[in-house]
Amino acid sequence: MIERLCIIGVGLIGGSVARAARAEGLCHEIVGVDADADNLRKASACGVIDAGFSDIEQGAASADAVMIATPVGTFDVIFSALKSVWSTGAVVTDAGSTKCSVIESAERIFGEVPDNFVPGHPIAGAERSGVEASTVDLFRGKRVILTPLEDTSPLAVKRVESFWRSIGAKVSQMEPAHHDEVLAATSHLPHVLAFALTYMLGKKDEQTEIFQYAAGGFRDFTRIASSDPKMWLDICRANRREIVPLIHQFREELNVVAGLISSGAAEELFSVFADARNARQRFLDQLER
Ligand SMILES: NC(=O)c1ccc[n+]([C@@H]2O[C@H](COP(=O)([O-])OP(=O)(O)OC[C@H]3O[C@@H](n4cnc5c(N)ncnc54)[C@H](O)[C@@H]3O)[C@@H](O)[C@H]2O)c1
Ligand SMILES: O=C(O)C(=O)C[C@]1(C(=O)O)C=C[C@@H](O)C=C1
Repeated sequence: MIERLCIIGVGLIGGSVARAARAEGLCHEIVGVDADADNLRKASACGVIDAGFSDIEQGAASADAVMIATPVGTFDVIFSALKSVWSTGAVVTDAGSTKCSVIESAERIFGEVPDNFVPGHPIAGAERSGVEASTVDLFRGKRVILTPLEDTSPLAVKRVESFWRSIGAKVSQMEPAHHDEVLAATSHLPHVLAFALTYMLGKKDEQTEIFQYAAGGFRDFTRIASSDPKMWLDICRANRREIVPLIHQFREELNVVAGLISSGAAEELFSVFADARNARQRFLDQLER
């Protein structure tokens, strides 16, 4: 049982962690820290947290478990504030979408990554932000990847793993660099593409009102372009090493498809579309396992 869980960043992810932890009875007390006073007030008002703080030191003091759920570009600030109240008896974890940048940030601030910090990433979310978007079952049946280092305390890893399992997630472990490579392909690149396409069509729409005639296809493809620009700016900056080569690779693939379309190479084009459809089916089949 956790005595005092401190969630730093009570937004979509932090709020959902709090709701699920409460529903499963995992903590005696849940406190929240958030830079946005309005969001903090809402989190208290709807009972997601028992108490709210604008100050990290105050909120994290005497917590035996801490979850950092702020954009990855804030981690230097967060770790610096946590340093003065860091307790070796507590377990600290995070939900950041990139893992090498978070680990590098901990190294920068502490000199070396504290052995009671367990880097983590729930592979679940939405295009909405803030505590109002949080739900009790966001992580149920979803994956969580932990990227512990050689020196990370096995007991701390076990506690974080057991926490996520208790709220219904499937936990696995990965090397941080491998995590960033994999997520760049399946999460970061699709977001960049959705933003770029919507940006391009947004400019066209001003002249031709094309959005008036857009329906399910456009809506499905671009849902994630409604995501928080600040969060995605931070992710792109943190994982540029993996994202940029993928953008170049994608551009080459687009050139191939453009060539096939313009030359009327029906068989080859059909085969690209059929292979893509099969690949997506393999992804859907995996979701059911
Ligand atoms: N949205 C997703 O789908 C998703 C999925 C998995 C992981 N993540 C990661 O989880 C983290 C949180 O994402 P989210 O979607 O919950 O974002 P969110 O915007 O809903 O919540 C983040 C909260 O952090 C607060 N915050 C920002 N800077 C702060 C600071 N310096 N000190 C204190 N509070 C601060 C904001 O006010 C906000 O309430 C990010 O690192 C993100 O990359 C997001
Ligand atoms: O479902 C969504 O809207 C998401 O963007 C969730 C999503 C993703 O699948 O790309 C976004 C960022 C994360 O770090 C993990 C999950």
